[in-house]
Amino acid sequence: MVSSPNPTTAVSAPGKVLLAGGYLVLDRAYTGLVFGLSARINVIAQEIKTSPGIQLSEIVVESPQFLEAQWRYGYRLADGDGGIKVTQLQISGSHINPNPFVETTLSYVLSYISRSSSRPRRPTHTIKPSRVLILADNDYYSAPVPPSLPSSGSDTSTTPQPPSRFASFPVPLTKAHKTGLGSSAALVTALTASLLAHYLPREAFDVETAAGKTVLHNLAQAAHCAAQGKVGSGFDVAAAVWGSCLYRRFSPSVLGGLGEVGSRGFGARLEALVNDESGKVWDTEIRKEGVNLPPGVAVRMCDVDCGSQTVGMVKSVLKWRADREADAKELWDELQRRNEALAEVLRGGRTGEIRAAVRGIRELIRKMGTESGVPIEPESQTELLDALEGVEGVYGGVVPGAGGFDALALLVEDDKATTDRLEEFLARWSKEKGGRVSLLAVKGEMEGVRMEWAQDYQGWIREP
Ligand SMILES: Nc1ncnc2c1ncn2[C@@H]1O[C@H](COP(=O)(O)OP(=O)(O)OP(=O)(O)O)[C@@H](O)[C@H]1O
Ligand SMILES: C[C@@](O)(CCOP(=O)(O)O)CC(=O)O
Repeated sequence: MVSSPNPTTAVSAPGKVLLAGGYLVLDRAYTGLVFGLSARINVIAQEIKTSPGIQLSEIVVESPQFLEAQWRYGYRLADGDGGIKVTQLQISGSHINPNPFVETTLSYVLSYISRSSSRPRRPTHTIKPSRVLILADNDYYSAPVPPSLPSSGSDTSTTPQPPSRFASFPVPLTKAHKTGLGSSAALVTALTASLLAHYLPREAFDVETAAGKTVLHNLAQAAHCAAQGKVGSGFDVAAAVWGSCLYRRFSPSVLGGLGEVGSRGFGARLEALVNDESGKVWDTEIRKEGVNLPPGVAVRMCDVDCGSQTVGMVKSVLKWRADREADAKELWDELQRRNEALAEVLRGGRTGEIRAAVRGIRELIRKMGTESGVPIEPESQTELLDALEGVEGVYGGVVPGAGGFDALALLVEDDKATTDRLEEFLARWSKEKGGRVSLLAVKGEMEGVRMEWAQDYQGWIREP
């Protein structure tokens, strides 16, 4: 029986920013300079105690910061070693409100657990029920509108409260405004780790070890790709597991033969893929030592709330690359050299060279954008990034990841005076240009997934 050797397990995984290597990192010939972020998704898994003789097959997942954010799932072993099929259950009186990232992750992780925990290895289905709580650090979503200030001094009922560690957003998750920090990858990774730690004994899974992180990465990457319905570069899941790193993607063919949950033999295929005992299936390369920041320098993020996002950017850039193979190769190769040079400057603590290195990268990103007809660094962002270089303490900044209108990543001096100057500058800029550009509290950090103390979430978790 898959009982819960660890009745309450708490895990957190960081968000991401791809500082350099957008588009290039989709191809294994190139790498991405990835930073993990201090904004984390926290997941706490707890056993549900049932009365003797009663057997429940139910997992309840909650995201109490949002409205209508409870999902209940039943689960059963599919015929022919098809893995664990998960079905969302209706909550009385409300409509079914799907969460594909949670649902797919549950079926992948439970399928893996049901095999790992049976000796001799054969699929079983005796996984005990559990309750899962998801708590996202505030920077993943644009701030909720603050409560209005009291009109007279006597009424204290509307006095603004100090910000909560986990803010409440008065909307369902589908209406929340994401800031692009990779919530789905951090969620899938933290959910996978918390369930593995909850159901498996420490000898079988320990997230603090290199082997544990590799298993977690392989399983979370497979689940995230299935939930997304596409195979991206996977840098976001890698950042959630390992934190800041130089990332070379896995070959997309790694996931090619897995098939769908429910298909005959899925359980055995998933287990073999995740455990990768030969070490030859996954060709992901992670270089933690490849990324560092000079002392006193921070990666900061700006949320540019202009409400527009260009769809199909990746498709258009890749089409241009396929059509203009030779030109694109020259550009990709030179950009890779400049991206590596920036990593080297940061690693070597050469703060005086950051600005030139960043400018060199931006020049080629703009070229990529102009030639492919995709607004990777749109003019409005060029104007803002150039102006930001005039703020004391700012070394430079880029449009991270796929680029576009909605975010900036900056390299800045890590002190309060620089933060104050930046906030003041961005407030003025927003007023003059219309729109809202804000500095997020989040910073780049090195550490990836980690176990947390359940007591730190007191007030949020229920007594078992
Ligand atoms: N707090 C949460 N609770 C439950 N599910 C969440 C939570 N945050 C994100 N998700 C899941 O992740 C999905 C958002 O994933 P999506 O890939 O669209 O955003 P993202 O990963 O934040 O984006 P980006 O890659 O641009 O940073 C949600 O629809 C939901 O399924
Ligand atoms: C364009 C791409 O290289 C980066 C996308 O990054 P982001 O989601 O914009 O942070 C796509 C990918 O790596 O999957």
